[in-house]
Amino acid sequence: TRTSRPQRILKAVQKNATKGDPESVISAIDHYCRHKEWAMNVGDDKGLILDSVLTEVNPSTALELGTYCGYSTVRIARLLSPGSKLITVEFNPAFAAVARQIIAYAGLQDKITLVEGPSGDLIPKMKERFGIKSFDFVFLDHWKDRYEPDTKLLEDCGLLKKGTVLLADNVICPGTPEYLKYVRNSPRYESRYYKSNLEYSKVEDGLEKSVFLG
Ligand SMILES: O=C(NC/C=C/[C@H]1O[C@@H](Sc2ccncc2)[C@H](O)[C@@H]1O)c1cc([N+](=O)[O-])cc(O)c1O
Ligand SMILES: [Mg+2]
Repeated sequence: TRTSRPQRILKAVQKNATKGDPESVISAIDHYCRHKEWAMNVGDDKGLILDSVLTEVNPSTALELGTYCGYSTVRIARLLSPGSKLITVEFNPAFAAVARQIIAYAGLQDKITLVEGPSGDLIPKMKERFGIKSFDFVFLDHWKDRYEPDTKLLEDCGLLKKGTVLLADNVICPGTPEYLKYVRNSPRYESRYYKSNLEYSKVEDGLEKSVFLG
């Protein structure tokens, strides 16, 4: 096929959503991915859990690892209070290019900084590049074998503080066994599993919420 799946998702947003209306962008992507072609967005079921955790935390500074098309980026940014910021890290330039257009279509570009490159290289540069002291909220949704090393890296770089909330997608499907073992056994985290289902499917999946205890 000539176009990529992210490009087809962007087209569906441009066709079916209203410019400047994040809710319509979210609905357009969910409708396309449920009825036309599956894509690895956190989706509407797990999205409701993401929304509720975000509303509870109300972060001033948030980090997302793994932008993909920007679905969860828009979901997170639409709930941020004025003046709050979301940094999202994406490795694949083609995905980043689509995400930038979807973020702009939702009108949320002022709240979001999309950084291109691998999380392992970018996390140690967060303080100096973006003047970040620490993150209040981190959404992990990138390569599943990067969740555990990147969490340790965030700790070592002093980017987590007492009360920082980590929310990890796909802890059941595809699964993040090393990460789960780490946050559930470490005395430095208080973890809880939110049971749900894989996006646009009946397969079980869920989110793990882990509070950093300092
Ligand atoms: O594989 C999954 N996600 C990997 C996501 C990866 C995303 O993050 C970067 S990688 C990167 C690397 C380093 N730093 C930043 C980004 C990729 O370019 C992609 O945009 C996945 C798979 C399923 N599934 O059912 O198969 C369901 C899901 O919800 C998933 O999230
Ligand atoms: Mg995911």
